[in-house]
Formats: sequence, C-alpha cells, structure tokens
Amino acid sequence: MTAEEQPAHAVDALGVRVTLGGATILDGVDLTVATGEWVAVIGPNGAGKSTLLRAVGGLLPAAGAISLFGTHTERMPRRQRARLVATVAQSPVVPAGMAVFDYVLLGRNPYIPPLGRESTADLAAAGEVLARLDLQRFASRQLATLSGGERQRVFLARALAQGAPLLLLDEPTTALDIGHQQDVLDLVDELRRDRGLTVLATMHDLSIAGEYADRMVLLANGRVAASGPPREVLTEELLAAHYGARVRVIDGDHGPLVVPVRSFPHST
Ligand SMILES: Nc1ncnc2c1ncn2[C@@H]1O[C@H](COP(=O)(O)OP(=O)(O)OP(=O)(O)O)[C@@H](O)[C@H]1O
Repeated sequence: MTAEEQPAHAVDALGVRVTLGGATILDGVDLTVATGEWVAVIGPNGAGKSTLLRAVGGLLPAAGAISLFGTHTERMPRRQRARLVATVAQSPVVPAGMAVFDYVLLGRNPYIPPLGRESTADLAAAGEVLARLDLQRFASRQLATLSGGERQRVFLARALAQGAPLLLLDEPTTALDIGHQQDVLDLVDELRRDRGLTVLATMHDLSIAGEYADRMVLLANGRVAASGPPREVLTEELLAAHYGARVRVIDGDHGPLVVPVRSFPHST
C-alpha cells in the first residue's frame, strides 16, 4: 500500500473494552488516528496505555470495534495485520542466543512465504535499517550482550524492517540517553514524512511527547480523560488532576514543556 492509497484513518477504535484477570482495564475507549498522524498516549502508571496499544496491535482480545486502514481487525488474517502494524513492546521477549542481524530480519517474516527463505530484498531491508539506526557494528553480536539502550534501538530496527505503515511504540525511548532519544524520534518523524508512516506511541516524557505528537490522548483508569493537541492536554490542571503532579507548563518552540516542581517542606 503506497501513501497515496492509504485510507484517511489508520486506526478507528470504538468502545474498546479489555478485561484481564477479572478486572476491567479499558472501559470503552474511542481512538482515531489519521493516516500519517503521530498520536501520543499518555497517562499515569497503570492507566491502560500499553493495554490500548496491545489491543490495537491485536496482541490481546478486546471487545468493541477496531479497524486498521478501514478493515475490521476481526476479519483480518494475521499475515495481513503483520504487514500493516509493527509493534515495539516495552519489554520484548528476546530469543536466546540470537544475533542482532537475525533478530532484525525477523521483521521480514510477514513477507517470507511459509517454509520459504528470506529474499535478497529482505536481507537488504534489514541491513538498511541497521545502517539507518547506526547499529551495523552490532550486527553479529548476540542481542543479550547489548546495553539496554542499544537493545532498545534494535527492537525499533526490527519494527522498522517490517515496513508496516502503522508503528505502535510502547515507551520507545525509556532506556535511551538524551542524544539517542532525539535521534530515534527524529528518525521516526523523518519516516513519517518520507513514507507517510502513522505513529501511535505511549510516552512518559511529556515534553518530548508534546514536541513530536500532533495529538495526545490522556488515559486515566482505562478511559479517555482528555484528547487534543498537546497545548490542550498538557495543562497544569489536567496533569495535577490525573497524575497528582506539581508541574509548570512552559511554552516551548515545538510544544509545551512540562517541568516538575519540587514541593519544599515548611521550615519550622
Ligand atoms: N494480566 C493481567 N491481569 C490483571 N491485571 C492486569 C494484567 N495485565 C495488566 N493488568 C493491569 O492493567 C492495568 C493497566 O496496565 P497497562 O500496562 O496497560 O498500564 P500502563 O498505562 O501502560 O502503565 P505504565 O505506565 O506503568 O506502563 C494495570 O493496573 C495492570 O496491573
């Protein structure tokens, strides 16, 4: 599917409800992500952000209606879904003893015929992504020997090698230093512009989320508490109400900047 052929909405989710271990985790969440848009899902710990991403990515059963690029996911074969959606989970399961290149190559699985082998185009795609993320020098290293930040970039590389038009990122930069955070998010943004990629990402760093996202969805207790452009969602009032956080929100060049403010004990 080229960028021009894509329907207007990458994600249309209506009344998404997820129950896990007898508890209602998502309680009727509506979410629309336009094709080419970057939407950040924010909210306090346990709000349901990862669960929402997993529901959209088809990684857990959800009630309600979820469509990806105009097709209801219930009717979507796994292989088709894997060509449309690439997910970077918070803590992906790493196959023991696997080399970085082979792991990234797993991203090409949706294009490899059953019982077939990867093509030269698949090998080239994996190599290209490794180069783009400056990971070539790790290609033959075992994944388990990488640092947390290096590994996180490899997880992203595998998702990008998948070449899917929708990228679901669950806390994609938590293990990265500030320079690599910017590199990775700039790369995702560049791919968004070049290839019309759509991004749905959970992010705890609210300033960074606000700089990159077109829109934000604030989840609290499994429901949408607020949604809109970063300036409407990143307000001192909403952050106090839903995070119990004392913050100052300052106007930045590319969006609001959220600065935590320490409360000082009264001196006696
Ligand atoms: N299998 C499960 N059984 C019961 N409860 C679960 C299960 N999986 C997740 N939960 C609960 O669902 C809630 C939402 O979890 P989720 O991981 O979606 O939150 P989150 O917003 O991504 O949080 P965080 O910011 O801490 O990553 C949490 O309270 C979690 O304990």
